[in-house]
Amino acid sequence: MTTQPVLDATGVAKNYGAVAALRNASLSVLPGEVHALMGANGAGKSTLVKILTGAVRPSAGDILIRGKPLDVRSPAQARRAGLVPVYQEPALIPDLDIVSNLRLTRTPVEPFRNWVRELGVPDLDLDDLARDVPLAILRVLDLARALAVQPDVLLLDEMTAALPANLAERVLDVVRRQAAAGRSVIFISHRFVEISALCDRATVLRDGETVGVVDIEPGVEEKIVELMLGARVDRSRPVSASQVAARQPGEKPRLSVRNLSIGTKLNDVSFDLSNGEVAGVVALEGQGQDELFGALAGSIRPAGGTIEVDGRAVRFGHPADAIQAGIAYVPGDRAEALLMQRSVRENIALPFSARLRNWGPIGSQRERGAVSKAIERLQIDTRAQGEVQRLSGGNQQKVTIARWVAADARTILCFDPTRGIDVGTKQEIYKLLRELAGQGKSILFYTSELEEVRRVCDRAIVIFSGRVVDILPVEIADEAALTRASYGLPRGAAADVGILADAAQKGAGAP
Ligand SMILES: Nc1ncnc2c1ncn2[C@@H]1O[C@H](COP(=O)(O)OP(=O)(O)OP(=O)(O)O)[C@@H](O)[C@H]1O
Repeated sequence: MTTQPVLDATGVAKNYGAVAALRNASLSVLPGEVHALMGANGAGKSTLVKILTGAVRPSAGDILIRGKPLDVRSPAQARRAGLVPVYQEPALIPDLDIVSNLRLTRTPVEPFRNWVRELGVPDLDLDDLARDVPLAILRVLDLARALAVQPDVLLLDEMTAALPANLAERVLDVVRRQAAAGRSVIFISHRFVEISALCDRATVLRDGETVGVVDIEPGVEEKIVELMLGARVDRSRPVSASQVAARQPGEKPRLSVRNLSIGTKLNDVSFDLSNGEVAGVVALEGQGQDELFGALAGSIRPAGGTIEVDGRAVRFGHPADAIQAGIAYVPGDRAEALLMQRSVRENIALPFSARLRNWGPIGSQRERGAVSKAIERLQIDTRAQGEVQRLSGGNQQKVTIARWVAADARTILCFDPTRGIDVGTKQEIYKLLRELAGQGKSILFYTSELEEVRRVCDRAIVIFSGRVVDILPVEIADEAALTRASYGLPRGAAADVGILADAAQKGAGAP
């Protein structure tokens, strides 16, 4: 006897004017299954999730829930049918406190609180405004809110993308337990390690169409990449990090940070960043990395310490000061970085306009050329380029990176730049960062995906509890070493205590 799918969608299509976000998508999910939904940026994954959960009306298609047709007209209706999403962007209303946000969606408070604790956030204050909560924690709150109503099918759209290793692990554990209890989870992620550790099957979308359904077993990754990228296969050549060219005698570091302190968040942080270097910053959630990047980008004023650029002390009172010193910032939260109602081109050209005020006009032909080159280089899907808010999440992320590539900044601060980027484009971004370093630019690169350190960086600066606890050369910066260091353990220490050993092993990619 075959088991009846809990959800069975066929022939789903969605047009936005001339843009076909989905053309012919199907998805069938069994009870107790963790089912991956995969596809390159812009393939239509988020659109399908929004249709299944009543946020977007499809142009065509049939949806069966436990064998019965359902015309999903609203989020409330989807919820009654047992389908509950966590969307790619935080869903809490920023100007409301958390408890009011819960009331709005009639979420039971106690189960929510229990899930928040379970997910690794022990000290949440429900009276905090959502806007004051860091992005990673907001994602956890969105998940807790969904779990609190006990969904039959939980739809997670890049739930782990903004999460550091410790929180991501908790999410994976919770998903496993949902499945063990007979509930189903649809799991969107660009991280193969998670897919192979968690999922039973994967449905692959390409250009709005389901192009395959595969069982997750060893070696299936290649097949999935082929299905995802189709003719676009730019075989994922690993990019190996090269060492920084030796500093010329007398050459000052591009950026020199000494004894930087910010309240209780950052303490006595010192490091140099050379010309032509990519330095990785590795940290678990909330260890001071946000504050470090904020200070270097001119949005947070440090309480103590110094920052030097090319040997000259600087004090940034405003992000424009950092930009003027040649420091560009790619924030992890793209909503913060982008003018959502403006076009792709305007968003990429933004730093040029900022320069206009300071240094006089810039030839618009040069500007147009630089913008076009950045669009091409980052393979930005420009079908909906009139307004950035209509791009898929991954393509929005690419716009933030393209902006600083086009502006030709000498130092780039990247905060989790590959969040939500598909495997093919990730390779392109790694190559690009190495090329920029080859041209003498310096890059500070925070990543929540530890394997990226080996692919891109020359060194890893590990921060724990607001302090730099280790600086590892790339040769020894494997995932286990980075995980150990980011828990504050000394180099070479045997990670033999319960969760740490476990975390280190999982960080190394073991299931
Ligand atoms: N409101 C809209 N108006 C116009 N086009 C849209 C709109 N929303 C989505 N699209 C387009 O639909 C396509 C699919 O987008 P979708 O967000 O579903 O992709 P995705 O697979 O989730 O991508 P990613 O991995 O980048 O999140 C994209 O080309 C996008 O530009």
